Amino acid sequence: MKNTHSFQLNDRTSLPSIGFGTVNINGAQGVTSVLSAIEAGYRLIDTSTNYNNEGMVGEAIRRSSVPREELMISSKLPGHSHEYDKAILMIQESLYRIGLDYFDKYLIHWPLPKRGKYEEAWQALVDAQKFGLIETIGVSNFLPEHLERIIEITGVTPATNQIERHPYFNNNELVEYNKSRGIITEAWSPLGREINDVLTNDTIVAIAEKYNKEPAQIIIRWNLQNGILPIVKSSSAKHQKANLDVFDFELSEEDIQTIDSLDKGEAGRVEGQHPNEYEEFD
Ligand SMILES: NC(=O)C1=CN([C@@H]2O[C@H](COP(=O)(O)OP(=O)(O)OC[C@H]3O[C@@H](n4cnc5c(N)ncnc54)[C@H](OP(=O)(O)O)[C@@H]3O)[C@@H](O)[C@H]2O)C=CC1
Ligand SMILES: O=C(O)C(=O)[C@@H](O)[C@H](O)C(=O)CO
Repeated sequence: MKNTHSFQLNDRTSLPSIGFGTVNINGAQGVTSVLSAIEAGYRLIDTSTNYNNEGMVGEAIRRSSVPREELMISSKLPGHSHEYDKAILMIQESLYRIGLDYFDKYLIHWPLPKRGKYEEAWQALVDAQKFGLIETIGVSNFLPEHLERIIEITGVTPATNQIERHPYFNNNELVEYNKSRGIITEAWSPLGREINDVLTNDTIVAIAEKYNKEPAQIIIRWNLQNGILPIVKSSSAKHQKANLDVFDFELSEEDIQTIDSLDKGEAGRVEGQHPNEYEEFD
């Protein structure tokens, strides 16, 4: 099934409703994985300077038979380049590494408020968009206080905010805040990132059996029906296909609420990933 549904953004562009995540997918094997993802129907590819795989993503784009303009390529600015001049250079370097002349989307990876430079980084993204280096600009792991600050300073609202969200940490308050600002939420680690057991959780498995679907498909559908764009990773061609095959069923409101009830609050968050605490190593 092709990833044909889409999300309308506040800057008048749109995004496919499911993105392909690439953390820890690198090198020649990574090219094979990204190629099979494109073959399966993914059109939004999520990478980051921090993943050290922009070159691999670029190689997959060049080898793919899908035209570049049909793909939406998204990368992220690392913390050591939050200063304005460094951010502009980093975006240019990212483009050289990936071998493209523009990004469809580019995000500030983390606000890193202790460094106190994310406002400059946002101004750089705003200007890089004007220079034609980036089509859509957004952020990742931003809390309301960070969003309010950059919107106040630049007058420009990010199109997307990519945040942690899976059944054990549904982040619903931040999702609602994003909605109130017209920002599309992207969910990272929607399937629990290999370190929590959401895919084998009894409640999720029971709902999956009821719809004759896989647990991963239930979680992806839970995101879509909440207006959230999941960024899903899989190195397996079988899983990649299954994760797009989610447009032939609908979860009931009751099942959505049941999945919401699995939330563990702060205890469910992936350890060490609170946006005010998380630090990057330079
Ligand atoms: N902005 C940020 O700060 C962050 C962004 N991200 C982005 O989000 C993406 C997704 O998050 P990620 O942490 O990678 O983890 P996910 O939540 O996407 O989980 C990936 C795991 O789920 C497995 N899986 C995928 N599909 C299925 C399926 N149908 N059935 C069973 N198992 C399945 C994969 O195994 P297999 O390979 O065998 O299919 C893999 O082990 C990242 O790759 C990255 O692009 C992630 C973290 C932080
Ligand atoms: O994967 C990402 O995009 C992240 O920013 C982090 O989750 C990062 O992977 C991490 O947790 C490193 O310890």
